[in-house]
Amino acid sequence: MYFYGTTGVNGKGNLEIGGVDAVELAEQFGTPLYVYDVALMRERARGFKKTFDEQNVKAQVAYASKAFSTIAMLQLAEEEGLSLDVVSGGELYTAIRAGFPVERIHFHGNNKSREELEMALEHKIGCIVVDNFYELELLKTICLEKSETISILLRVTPGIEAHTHDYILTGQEDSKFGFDLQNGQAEEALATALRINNFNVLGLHCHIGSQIFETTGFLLAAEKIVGKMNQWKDSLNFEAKVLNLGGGFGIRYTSEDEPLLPSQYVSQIIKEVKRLIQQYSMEMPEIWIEPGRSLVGDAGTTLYQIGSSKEVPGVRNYLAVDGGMSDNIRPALYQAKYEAVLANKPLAKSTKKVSIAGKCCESGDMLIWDLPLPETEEDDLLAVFCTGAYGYSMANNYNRIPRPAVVFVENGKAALVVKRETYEDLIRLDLPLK
Ligand SMILES: Cc1ncc(COP(=O)(O)O)c(C=O)c1O
Ligand SMILES: N[C@@H](CCCC[NH3+])C(=O)O
Repeated sequence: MYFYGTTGVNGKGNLEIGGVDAVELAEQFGTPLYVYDVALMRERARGFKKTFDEQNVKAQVAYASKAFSTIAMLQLAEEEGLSLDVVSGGELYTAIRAGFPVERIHFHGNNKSREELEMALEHKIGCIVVDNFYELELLKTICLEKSETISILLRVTPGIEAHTHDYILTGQEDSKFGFDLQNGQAEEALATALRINNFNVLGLHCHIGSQIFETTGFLLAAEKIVGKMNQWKDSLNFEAKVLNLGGGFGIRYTSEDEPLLPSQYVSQIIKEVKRLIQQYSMEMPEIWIEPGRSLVGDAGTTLYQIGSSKEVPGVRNYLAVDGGMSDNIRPALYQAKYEAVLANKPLAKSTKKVSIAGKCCESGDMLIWDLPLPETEEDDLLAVFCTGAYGYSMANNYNRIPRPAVVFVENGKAALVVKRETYEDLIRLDLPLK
């Protein structure tokens, strides 16, 4: 079994994360429970930042908070010197309430509302990543009304097909995001933005997709964008100060995945950007990146209590847990795969294959197909690894299932950072018929 970060097996033969016994965590905080290995999140953050620092490249590593946005998480990101990418008023609000330095917040999104843009201006955030012509006009109008100026990046779609699941591809030509780089829209948008005195145009942004294992896509995107930047130096008298290559760095969910280390992604990106700017005799721009999954994904483990089982002779054995698509919708949405062990006997030899079902009223509510496991008994706990990204953040209340609690573990200590929802929370916003 491959264990991540501080995860291992303790003297009692139980799974241990951050020096804390997983069985004790389940007893203390209940299940399902999201457990985060804080040391591993710090290690990942430092892995991205260190390479830029070592090579003296001006950079911002912005945590894409959509992967897991809570007050404690954003405070950890701030402690590690990260910047922050938010994509909605709600994510921005969480950042403000976490006390995140506003100048390091970047606001994304393909349909930001007037209220969201006003909120961003009011809080004087670092920059807005403008996605489309509608937003360019709306932001201009608001800036003029309020006599405000704002730094912006333009999001472009470079026409790169990254090798990943279709639903998490974003850099290809046929995408809802950004100004197309090839067909002249990006140039038109830039020319328009440069005419607006209230905008400080910092540079260009792209994001080619998610869960990407090679650097080729990032390097190609850099090549296409820097090539255009070179043209726009002459045609628009514009020199970009920032090249933002987005996030999407892959992580290891199962033995089928072979990601690079943060330092490997970063050093190859730096090398390529340096080569390009030398080729075009340009000034080195700041390089910004936006990792989400790769900062928090493999640091998260979900603990479940095992419940009912069903044997379909000759076909499959089902084993149900006390959560499911309500706390991890990724298997249903992307056929995502995970590995898991029994937290109270992680080293026991597997004797069978079982398929892990959730408790939602939906046949597609399956967490893992054909998982090798030892014999299971009542009170066994299942630990599903690598659930730290897009687990809690995409959790929902389908079937009115309360969302689980979140615990951070580090150096033998556990801290509750999100309380478990209660039934009362579920009806908090409901109003009676009369
Ligand atoms: C603009 C942008 N930046 C960053 C990310 C983070 O992606 P990931 O979590 O795959 O690193 C996303 C999500 O895919 C995104 O849309
Ligand atoms: N939510 C997705 C990825 C999309 C990220 C946002 N562009 C996932 O769970 O993998």
